[in-house]
Amino acid sequence: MPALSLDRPRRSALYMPASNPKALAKARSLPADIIILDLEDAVAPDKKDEARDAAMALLYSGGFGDREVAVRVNGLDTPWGAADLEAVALSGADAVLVPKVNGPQDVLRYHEALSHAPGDLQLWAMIETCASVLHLDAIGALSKSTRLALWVLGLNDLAKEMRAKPDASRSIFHPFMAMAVAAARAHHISVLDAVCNEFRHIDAFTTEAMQGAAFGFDGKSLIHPDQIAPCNAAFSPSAEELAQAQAIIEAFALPENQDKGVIQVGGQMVELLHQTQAQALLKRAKRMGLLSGSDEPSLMSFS
Ligand SMILES: CC(C)(COP(=O)(O)OP(=O)(O)OC[C@H]1O[C@@H](n2cnc3c(N)ncnc32)[C@H](O)[C@@H]1OP(=O)(O)O)[C@@H](O)C(=O)NCCC(=O)NCCSC(=O)C[C@H](O)C(=O)O
Ligand SMILES: [Mg+2]
Repeated sequence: MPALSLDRPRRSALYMPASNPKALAKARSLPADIIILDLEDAVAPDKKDEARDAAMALLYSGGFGDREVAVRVNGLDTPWGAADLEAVALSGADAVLVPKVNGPQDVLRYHEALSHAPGDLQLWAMIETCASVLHLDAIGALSKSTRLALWVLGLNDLAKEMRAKPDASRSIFHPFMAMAVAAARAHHISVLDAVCNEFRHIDAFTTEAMQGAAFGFDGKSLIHPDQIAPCNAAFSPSAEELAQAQAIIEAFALPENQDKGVIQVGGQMVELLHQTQAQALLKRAKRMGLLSGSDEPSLMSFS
């Protein structure tokens, strides 16, 4: 199975329709943590073969730096799915993102179809059908025995299937968002929030991205380059959060607190679990390049 890569920053995942050469030309320069080359819903049926060829040519030429590159394939039950999987398996992509899985049996089917792919190719799944949200635990449990390493919420498809009419608050989806994060954490996989279709309204996007970060998502899927910077900011620890984490670690390190399980920091109760949380936050911040690599993190670069 692919090595766990939970620690790597996965704040922003930009979809690029593989049928759009102007978009693909930006894959090596845009500051997204993940690029998703889309062969599925962003590509018209008569452009599917052309788009697959363009995605493969891009992948073969490499040069993506630290970015992870995934390819969203068409479903195995479509005329293009098998050829897409076959091509991506040998392309050097970091991950195959599979759409519209309904339950563990679908994930197993994709996993088996990738049996000849290199060991480090990850399987990522869209959670965007009603059946999939009802089977989150069973799907997540496959992370132990398959390539499954991440899932992405697809709220456009979910709204369509539910016949829901979501508003900007996304309150209709809150139970599913919380369950998607909890199930991902329980099974040690990464979890990305859904796209925001309002790509011309960056304030609305920023509010939604901050909501996703508050739910605990690792990052958010995106449809436009203008969404990348606010997304990276929303899913990075703030200067205040970093300072608070450092204060907690320093407080527990004081001689008088060595044998304590609970102390106060800045007028708030802090337990050992908060120390663990603070250490994890600083580790994530280092991976994002927000702190120096020394043992004693400096906030200089963030202020
Ligand atoms: C939404 C868009 C169709 C808007 O396109 P456009 O009107 O061309 O935008 P701009 O004029 O502002 O574009 C400016 C330049 O930026 C490039 N661009 C635009 N989008 C992208 C992108 N995603 N990646 C890279 N580059 C991009 C344009 O080409 C312009 O370049 P230039 O001319 O050189 O200046 C468009 O943004 C778009 O197609 N977005 C992606 C749509 C997509 O991939 N959809 C599928 C994924 S979403 C989904 O399926 C969710 C899920 O499954 C669910 O169910 O919810
Ligand atoms: Mg979808």
